[in-house]
Amino acid sequence: MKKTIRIGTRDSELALWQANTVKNALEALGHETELVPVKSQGDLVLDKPLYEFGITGIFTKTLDVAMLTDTIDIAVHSMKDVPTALPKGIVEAAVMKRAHTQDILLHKGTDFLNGKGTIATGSLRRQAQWLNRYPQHEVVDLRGNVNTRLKKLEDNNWNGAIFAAAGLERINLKPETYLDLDWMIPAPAQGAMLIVAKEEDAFCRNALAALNHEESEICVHIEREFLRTLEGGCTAPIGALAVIEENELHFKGALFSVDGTKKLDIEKRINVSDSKNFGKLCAEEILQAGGSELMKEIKSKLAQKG
Ligand SMILES: NCc1[nH]cc(CCC(=O)O)c1CC(=O)O
Repeated sequence: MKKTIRIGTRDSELALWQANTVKNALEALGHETELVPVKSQGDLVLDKPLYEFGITGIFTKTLDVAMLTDTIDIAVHSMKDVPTALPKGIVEAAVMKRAHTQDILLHKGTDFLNGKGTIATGSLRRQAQWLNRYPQHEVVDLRGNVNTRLKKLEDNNWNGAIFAAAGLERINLKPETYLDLDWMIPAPAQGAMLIVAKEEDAFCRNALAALNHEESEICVHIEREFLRTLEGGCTAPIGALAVIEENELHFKGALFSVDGTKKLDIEKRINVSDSKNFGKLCAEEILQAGGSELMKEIKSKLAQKG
């Protein structure tokens, strides 16, 4: 049976690039497709830090609803924006081959690094890690899609702002000069795209299975399992990165206090074939090493703000 696969996407330039990549890949396999751009809550509200919503999934919810009400068949997401628990009836259908995982700093000169400075980011994870490394600096909030954030950086006298390299590369906006933040642990699943489908939709799930990149899938699953085990549904400053080299999986993960003064991290290598549950095991080590306490502290701190 032939059917047109309706691809739901947010309508930012980055989201459209990602959805078009999936569209092209499906068409290359002989499928008929149609793009359906949908506005998400996360894109509409620009005046509040994201964590103040107190919910996860602000970017994905609208598309989940569109899928469950049968306006679209599948949805393409930046995987790091997708909550670790999907709504009932929606499943992960494919993880695309991952792009760059790193965060980078766009700046107007780097002299400030050794003195005072102001950095903009809307991410608690980036804020905490920046302050952990540069306690003398100030971090201000920066919201909006990538294009909006670039414009705000231009219009304000901040020293710099932090972006995912993958996001800028995809829309051809990575400038010539930037600072590679190789010490900063990325968000779980940063640089990866996830395609979701309805659990019952065998046709789409089948079509999408051909797009899955297994190595990327193994890595992001371990990172998200680390996140899920630590967070318990709250947006805490958590970073995780798994990389496969030969048959070895190299994992780095960390939990920070919001102000960056506390850091609990872990770094381990394991054979890929033994890596089942590895994200959970690493998270449990962090929880036992003071992570449970720190998570309580973070939750009460965020509850005060919200
Ligand atoms: N939070 C927004 C978001 N979601 C995905 C990306 C970029 C692509 C990716 O990291 O996978 C970005 C922009 C950024 O973090 O700078």
